[in-house]
Amino acid sequence: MIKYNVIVLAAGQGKRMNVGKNKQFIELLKEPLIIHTLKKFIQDKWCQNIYLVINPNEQNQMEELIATYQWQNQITFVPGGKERQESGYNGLLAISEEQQDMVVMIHDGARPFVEEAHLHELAHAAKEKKAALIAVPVTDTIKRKKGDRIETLDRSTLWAAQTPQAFDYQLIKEAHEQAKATDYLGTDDVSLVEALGEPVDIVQGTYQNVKLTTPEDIMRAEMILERQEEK
Ligand SMILES: Nc1ccn([C@@H]2O[C@H](COP(=O)(O)OP(=O)(O)OP(=O)(O)O)[C@@H](O)[C@H]2O)c(=O)n1
Ligand SMILES: C[C@](O)(CO)[C@H](O)COP(=O)(O)O
Repeated sequence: MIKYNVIVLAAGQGKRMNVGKNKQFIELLKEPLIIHTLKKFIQDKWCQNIYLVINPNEQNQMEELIATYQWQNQITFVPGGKERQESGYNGLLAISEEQQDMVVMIHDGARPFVEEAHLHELAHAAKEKKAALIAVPVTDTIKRKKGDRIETLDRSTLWAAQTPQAFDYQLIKEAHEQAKATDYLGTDDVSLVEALGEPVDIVQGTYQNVKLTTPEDIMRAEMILERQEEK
């Protein structure tokens, strides 16, 4: 067993979802999205602590929700920042020194379908290689546009990045600090390790581990949940 801590990012606004509230509170088959995501880690014996990064204006709402599941002892609330990257860094700073020897995962609160087997594979990869992510091979033919010409990229080398992404604590903290110092804003956390010139391992996940980003994703997510509940 590889023990790990997880930072779950839930402090965004969900602008692309366009439902007038943070998408973490959208109900999927009667339970909020963030609850579906947290369950994956609450149920995993390898997961030691959950750091839930939230918008401070939503703290009461989030605390009340978590209290109904009686998970208060397993979850530490952390205030989020303006950008996803800042929220991740705040999560890292909330991890006490005694906990820093453990692998740390960073996960989108809006990705509720990660599988336990992949969490374990990822924890092993991060322990061994210091940085790893779950990703899937790209299935589309990808073009790069350069002026009035386009080129076709070699699909066999392309991966779609997902979360969780998992790290040695000191490495990801250093990567965030360098990104801050150089004003680099990435769309994920492994890109900050890439910028340090360090290697990153890929654990192949599933196409089902989607992030709910736009309204079309809600119906797809409910279909996945229904299928899982039938099993
Ligand atoms: N300042 C931010 C921005 C994002 N997130 C979290 O990072 C995850 C992935 O980001 P994204 O899908 O972009 O979520 P939002 O920022 O909420 O969506 P949008 O970009 O459409 O506003 C989400 O779980 C979101 O809550 C965060 O914790 N803090
Ligand atoms: C971290 C991430 O979920 C990996 O796919 C993603 O990069 C988040 O940002 P996005 O702007 O929604 O792609």
